[in-house]
Amino acid sequence: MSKLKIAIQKSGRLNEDSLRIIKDCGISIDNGKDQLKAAARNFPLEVFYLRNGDIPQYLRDGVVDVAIIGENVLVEKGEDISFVERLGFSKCKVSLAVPKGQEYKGMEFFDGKKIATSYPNTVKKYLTKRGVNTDIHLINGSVEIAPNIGLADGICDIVSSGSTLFKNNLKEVEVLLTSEAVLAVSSRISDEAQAILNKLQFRIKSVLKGRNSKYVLLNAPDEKLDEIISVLPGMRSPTVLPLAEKGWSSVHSVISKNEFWEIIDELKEKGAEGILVCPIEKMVV
Ligand SMILES: Nc1ncnc2c1ncn2[C@@H]1O[C@H](COP(=O)(O)OP(=O)(O)OP(=O)(O)O)[C@@H](O)[C@H]1O
Ligand SMILES: O=P(O)(O)OC[C@H]1O[C@H](OP(=O)(O)OP(=O)(O)O)[C@H](O)[C@@H]1O
Ligand SMILES: [Mg+2]
Repeated sequence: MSKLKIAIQKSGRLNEDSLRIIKDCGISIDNGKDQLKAAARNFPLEVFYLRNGDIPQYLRDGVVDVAIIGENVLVEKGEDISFVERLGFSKCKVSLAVPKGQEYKGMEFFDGKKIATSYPNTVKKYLTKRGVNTDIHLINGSVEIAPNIGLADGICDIVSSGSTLFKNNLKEVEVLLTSEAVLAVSSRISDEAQAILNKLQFRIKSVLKGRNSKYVLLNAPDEKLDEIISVLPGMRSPTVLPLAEKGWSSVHSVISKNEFWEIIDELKEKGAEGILVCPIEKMVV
């Protein structure tokens, strides 16, 4: 029987969340520390543990069918590779930064200047498109230190909380792109592997929808029910069940994480009591 070959980062920021999403899809894999390849026990999936930066080429060559990888790496090294799902973790930006004390009025600042980065293609494409010529200095790590040691005038690197920029006395001046982990697919994927991917994707979608929603249970006096129900979305509509105590009902609904606190505040205002909020493991719609 054929298997879907998936690449995930061997170690680093994407590794844990990638393994978790596979596990949350109900797929068990042996995660031996130094293994480079592992098979799933209950799904036709083979996991390859690889370096992030190598993954685009493996996808291109069809050595793996799919991969969990940062969108930023695809922009840098795999513009020809498409992805089918945004996975909601490892959210970050790729940005240009300069020393805090520098006056920055616009991109022309970088004309004729030196930029240190691990993302040469991304920087070059962004600045050339805007008519700015720069000297790119490629370094693979600790990029933020470059201006302080006189290696470059500015840097381009990943920014998330901004604390690395802050610690190195730099300020973000241009956001080149925003990124998160995605499920990328090889253009050489076989029909059999594609059929398995469809099943995996269906599971991933259910997991992601579950992660983005909360199950809410509350008690409401019957005379307030209509008002309370009007603020609750629910998958189709809220469930209403009578409580043992006369004149009261229990209302169950699903709320998106984004609007969660606003809806909870409104529910309390409208007379809801005993509000319980539970995580949703999977949401199949
Ligand atoms: N500070 C951060 N916050 C959020 N996401 C990040 C952050 N730093 C990196 N990422 C995301 O995680 C991915 C992996 O980063 P990480 O630093 O673990 O690996 P790497 O050094 O780029 O790759 P390799 O696997 O080749 O060592 C990045 O490509 C980016 O998408
Ligand atoms: O805005 P922040 O939250 O500070 O995150 C940004 C930092 O995170 C990443 O480095 P990482 O910790 O992965 O180290 P690395 O350079 O060794 O990959 C990235 O290269 C930045 O330096
Ligand atoms: Mg890193």
